[in-house]
Amino acid sequence: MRMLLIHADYLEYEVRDKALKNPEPISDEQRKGRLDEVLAVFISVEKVDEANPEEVVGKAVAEIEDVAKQVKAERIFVYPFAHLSSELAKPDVALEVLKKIEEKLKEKGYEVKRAPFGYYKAFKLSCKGHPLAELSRTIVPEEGVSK
Ligand SMILES: NCC(=O)N[C@H]1[C@@H](O)[C@H](n2cnc3c(N)ncnc32)O[C@@H]1CO
Repeated sequence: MRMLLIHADYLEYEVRDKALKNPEPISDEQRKGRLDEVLAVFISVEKVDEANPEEVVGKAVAEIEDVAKQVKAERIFVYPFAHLSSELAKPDVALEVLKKIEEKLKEKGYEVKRAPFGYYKAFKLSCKGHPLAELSRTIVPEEGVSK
């Protein structure tokens, strides 16, 4: 899994066209979204993650929470983003991983939004520009590490 984490004044998106034949079903309300004072997490779920999705969910949540605490962010935007890797996981696995990350972050008390999966989306992002405002993380399940 590849993550790009941006501490931002805001992130807002608007759904445009389908990017998959069967994108995630969404309500009219989900066609637009915005969070202010947010840690935006752009995530590419990778093929290697299919070996142990539960493990990568746990590791991703730990990494996201670590950064959120460092930048003092209480809101998190989970954003599916298929452009951080050339070895993408299958959509059904990726969606489940992203939903679990959202769920676990909510359980930890964060205000969380997740952008819809399987669509092209217009988005606006205002990066804060401080030294920890732009970070990336790579996560693999143990089995994914070359021996
Ligand atoms: N910017 C627009 C976009 O990325 N759209 C992507 C994601 O929303 C989602 N998607 C599909 N596979 C994955 C994956 N492995 N990881 C994350 N998202 C995925 O499906 C769209 C087409 O790839």
